[in-house]
Amino acid sequence: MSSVLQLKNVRKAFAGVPALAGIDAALADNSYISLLGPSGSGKTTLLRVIAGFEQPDGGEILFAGRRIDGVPPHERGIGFVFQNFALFPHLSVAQNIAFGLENRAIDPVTDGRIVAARVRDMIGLVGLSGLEDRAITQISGGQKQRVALARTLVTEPSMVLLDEPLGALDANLRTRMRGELRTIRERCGVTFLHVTGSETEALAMGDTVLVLDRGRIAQSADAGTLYSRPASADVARFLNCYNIFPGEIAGESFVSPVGALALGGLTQASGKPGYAIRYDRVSIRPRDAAPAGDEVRIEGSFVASEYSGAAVNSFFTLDDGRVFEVETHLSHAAPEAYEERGRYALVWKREDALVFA
Ligand SMILES: Nc1ncnc2c1ncn2[C@@H]1O[C@H](COP(=O)(O)OP(=O)(O)OP(=O)(O)O)[C@@H](O)[C@H]1O
Repeated sequence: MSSVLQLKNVRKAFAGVPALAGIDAALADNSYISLLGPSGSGKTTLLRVIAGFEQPDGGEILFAGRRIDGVPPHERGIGFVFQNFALFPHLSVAQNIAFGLENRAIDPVTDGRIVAARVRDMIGLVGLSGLEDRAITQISGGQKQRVALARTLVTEPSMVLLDEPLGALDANLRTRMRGELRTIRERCGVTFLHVTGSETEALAMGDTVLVLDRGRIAQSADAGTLYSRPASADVARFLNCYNIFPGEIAGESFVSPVGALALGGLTQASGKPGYAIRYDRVSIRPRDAAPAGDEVRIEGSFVASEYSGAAVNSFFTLDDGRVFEVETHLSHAAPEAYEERGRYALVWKREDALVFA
């Protein structure tokens, strides 16, 4: 697959503090890419550098094979959708969308009939038919999001940057708009680079997920690979579905604050030792149940359970005070009631753990 955007060792510091510490990435043409990272990891800075609102200190940015660092934002052919939508409140839905086309830097469209036809098509594409003449103040948050997207897409960019595009919407609408955004993107064949701090959003939406950590790409992978094979303990932590232990490998065990955990699965080099076990790989058993030979067992005190749809998440405190989480899918087992502060065995297969060295 060819790439629409290439970043080569892109760097940016603010007052000597690096926000982007050498970014290398190639973004595939016609794809949905999520950019995930904790607060302060450099997501917005990277988007602003790609858009041209911020100049990098070094490195190269190639868009459709052409160097664009130094090219003004409006001449890059890259669209930007802001979290707060940035719509014109005094213009109607159709006028907001037309604005983008009539005022684009390259090849603005001045023929009213062509503008009207393109706006009509775009309104259909984003599902706003019937609302053309509404004022921006008279539409919902989700509809504003669609207008913002349509206003960008009508200019026919080869790529659209979206900074937390669902951040201003409530939880239900957020989930619904995920599917909408993917469908709209597929229909127009443009690459979307979507910044989010939500691991569920990043995994649900991206064909590829780029994980940013302290100004560096920590991993670039499809959602399935990222979920089952995070490249480091830090990436596993951002995914919010792994229990992580610090410590180090000694012989056949990983020595952690809760004891020696027998090794048996994959050990990956990552530069920083860690031991990770996914929430849904752990079984909760009575304290006196003996583990099988290929299992790892620790003990914890039950704190609480939380239902989330078809799964139950149970929380335990371990002997060093850390919280340990277990996810049980209700399709696998009937929900069990655990005794508050009761001691339980928490057991998993050795080979299910990811060990980082
Ligand atoms: N204009 C600026 N001046 C000084 N420091 C900045 C500026 N913009 C960003 N930074 C710093 O650069 C780092 C990366 O910031 P950035 O906004 O890119 O992170 P982010 O991943 O988008 O975070 P969030 O999810 O909280 O929006 C942070 O340490 C931030 O404080």
